[in-house]
Amino acid sequence: MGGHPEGHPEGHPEGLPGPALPQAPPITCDEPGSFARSVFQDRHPVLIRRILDAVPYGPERRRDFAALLEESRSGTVAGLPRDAPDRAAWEEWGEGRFGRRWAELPFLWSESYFYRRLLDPAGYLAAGAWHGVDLFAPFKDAELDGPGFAADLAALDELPGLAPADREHALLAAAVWGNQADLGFTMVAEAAAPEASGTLVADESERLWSLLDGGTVVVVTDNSAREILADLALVDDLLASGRAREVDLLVKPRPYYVSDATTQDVLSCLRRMTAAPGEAARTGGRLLAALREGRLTLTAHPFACAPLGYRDMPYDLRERCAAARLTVMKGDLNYRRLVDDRLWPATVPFADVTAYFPGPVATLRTLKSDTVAGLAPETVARLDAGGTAWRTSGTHALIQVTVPG
Ligand SMILES: O=P(O)(O)OC[C@H]1O[C@](O)(CO)[C@@H](O)[C@@H]1O
Repeated sequence: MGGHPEGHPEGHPEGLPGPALPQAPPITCDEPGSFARSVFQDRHPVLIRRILDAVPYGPERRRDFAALLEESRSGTVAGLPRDAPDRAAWEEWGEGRFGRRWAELPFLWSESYFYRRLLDPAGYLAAGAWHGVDLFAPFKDAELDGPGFAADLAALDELPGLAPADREHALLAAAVWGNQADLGFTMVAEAAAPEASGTLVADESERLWSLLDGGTVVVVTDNSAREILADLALVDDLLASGRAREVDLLVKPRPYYVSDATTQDVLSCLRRMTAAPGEAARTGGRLLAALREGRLTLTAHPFACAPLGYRDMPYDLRERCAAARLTVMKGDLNYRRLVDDRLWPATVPFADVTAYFPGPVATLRTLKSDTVAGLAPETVARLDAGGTAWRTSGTHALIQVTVPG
């Protein structure tokens, strides 16, 4: 597994191809009033309270959740339990970071490690009664049972009546805006449930479609329930139309960032689809057939839950993305990983920041954190003048594409 010491403000890890990165500081939680700080100080207490309300963990586990919260808000970073199955990987990914203040570390690293650490009080990895019990399942289930998911299933009935270009447009828009359905994001009331669709601050969808000419497509998924439903509907159309010969769906190997999709979550969604009437059932049936025939595959790679950017992808993933016609990155966290979660000037060319990527890559993201690249100067000026939290509120989205030279 790749890893690197304290970021790489410029240049790239030795031996990797691609031009040097321009300078930009990594985002940390040290800045008072920053979004990153509010995630640890405001969102995480709400998240842990909700977990403890939803799951009947005993007193010792509840104390351990509280201790983790305290440590991560004001303490220094402790290591993993001696017998943790992923201890060796984290020792490499976290080299030089244990024992330091959480707030001074790169936000991407500290937030990812926080989600890893949550698995310990939950007993998810250790042998015992709670082994393998998804601590976020109550939230994911509530979304699957909610009116929004039912409406999305019913909306699939509109698709067969649309002309192919309109259907593609509708499916791509659903996959972009489906990323608003992020349960971690809705942990604070003011960020909850932004309107169904807002503004695209960058739209390279024509370039994206031009790349889809029948090869293998890798889809790096984000959230379960409503977002994965939209993603699966898009994947079905890519396979059915011949725009993709094969699709490899990368999912998380374990519960992560509240609602991130695991294999189990994909299967739950497919089950809901096939149990529904109309087009939802037909789409679900085609996807199940594609899984059985190997045209659709699921991959749960450990690097999916690594605290590092995609610049540090291990060799096997790098090869997979290099061989694909297109890699589609879903959501905010994948975007942060793609651009290394730095405070770029928003107008820095997206192609420069992502030139290291081993093959064509597209990103479909609603903006829910500070980092962003590749925006036109007039767009940034207009957004900044608007006085809204456009970078973090989830009301704006983008579709960006890089084809490395
Ligand atoms: O589900 P998404 O789109 O990856 O969003 C997750 C985002 O939510 C946050 O965890 C904040 O709550 C961000 O730090 C993170 O990038």
